Amino acid sequence: MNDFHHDVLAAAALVPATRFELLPITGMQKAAQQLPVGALVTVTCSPRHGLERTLEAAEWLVEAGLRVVPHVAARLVRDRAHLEDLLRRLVARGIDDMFVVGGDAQRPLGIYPHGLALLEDLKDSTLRPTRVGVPAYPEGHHHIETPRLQQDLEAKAALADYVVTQLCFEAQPLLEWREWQARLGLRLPVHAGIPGVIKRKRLLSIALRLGIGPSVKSLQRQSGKMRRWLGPSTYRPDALVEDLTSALGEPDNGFVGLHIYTFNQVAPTRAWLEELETPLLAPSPC
Ligand SMILES: NC(=O)C1=CN([C@@H]2O[C@H](COP(=O)(O)OP(=O)(O)OC[C@H]3O[C@@H](n4cnc5c(N)ncnc54)[C@H](O)[C@@H]3O)[C@@H](O)[C@H]2O)C=CC1
Ligand SMILES: Nc1nc(=O)c2c([nH]1)NC[C@@H]1CN(c3ccc(C(=O)N[C@@H](CCC(=O)O)C(=O)O)cc3)CN21
Repeated sequence: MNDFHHDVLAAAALVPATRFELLPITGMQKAAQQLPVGALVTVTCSPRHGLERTLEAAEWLVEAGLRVVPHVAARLVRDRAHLEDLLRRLVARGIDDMFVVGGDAQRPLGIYPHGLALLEDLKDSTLRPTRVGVPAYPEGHHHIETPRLQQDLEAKAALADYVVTQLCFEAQPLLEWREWQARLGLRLPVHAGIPGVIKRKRLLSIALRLGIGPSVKSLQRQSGKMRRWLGPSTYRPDALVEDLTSALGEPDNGFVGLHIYTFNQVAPTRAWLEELETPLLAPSPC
């Protein structure tokens, strides 16, 4: 078990409360323009579109006045020189936060088979961003065994600054996982990953494609025959956020904020946030 090297409150203060995840595909620019200047966005990285697409999108988003966190997939980075090159590129744009994922590529392109290997090289780099985030999976992962994920998370915790949870549709698994991690000694700030406002059909197909865990069943139930006629065709995370409320803003054993998977559907998500009583849209001091 790793001890954590961070003062929790100090680390939490560095992490803005609400993050918006964007996909670097058609529609991203329009989506970004629907956010307030200074909002924090993260940009995904897929084997299909490659690292370059993510970096170009990140650069465009900085120009558009947003605070940007690119996802860097370890399996798409060739070697140390490639890593240093991309870090230099981030420094040049004033990007000081990155999210390190293993990446869904079947085989690593180079020397980094998983996120941990990249984090280890980052540790020694003078170009390391101030903040580095890593993912976690409250409902497990469809290809990776839970003990392995846990072991890696514990090793990563000493090398990272914050954690973001995988897309989840129910509060209970998130809260239980958070409690479990706190008991195991996780001291990093954690962002709760939630879907934004999005067509239920699209959300369901993405969740099934990504192999998102048991809480997708609740989405399926809601998308069932009855709901098709009686319920809204658009998913809104109201119930989820309501159930998470008591844990939000709790750096020790709760969540420092939300990470909203927007799938580039920003306008309805923003409207929803503006209707909430809790000012989740306002960036926290950092
Ligand atoms: N593209 C993106 O923006 C995002 C992608 N993800 C995806 O979630 C998955 C996990 O990523 P990380 O948590 O960073 O994991 P990771 O790459 O750090 O791997 C965790 C552990 O699982 C093993 N592992 C990785 N892929 C595996 C596979 N397909 N089968 C069996 N074992 C495997 C690794 O060797 C390592 O020990 C990846 O597929 C990642 O791409 C998660 C969040 C965002
Ligand atoms: N395992 C895993 N891989 C990921 O890439 C990932 C996660 N989990 N969890 C959270 C988010 C969700 N991600 C997503 C979600 C949807 C698309 C997506 O719709 N991509 C398509 C558009 C639809 C299509 O034509 O297939 C694309 O063109 O990239 C991509 C990444 C990225 N993140």
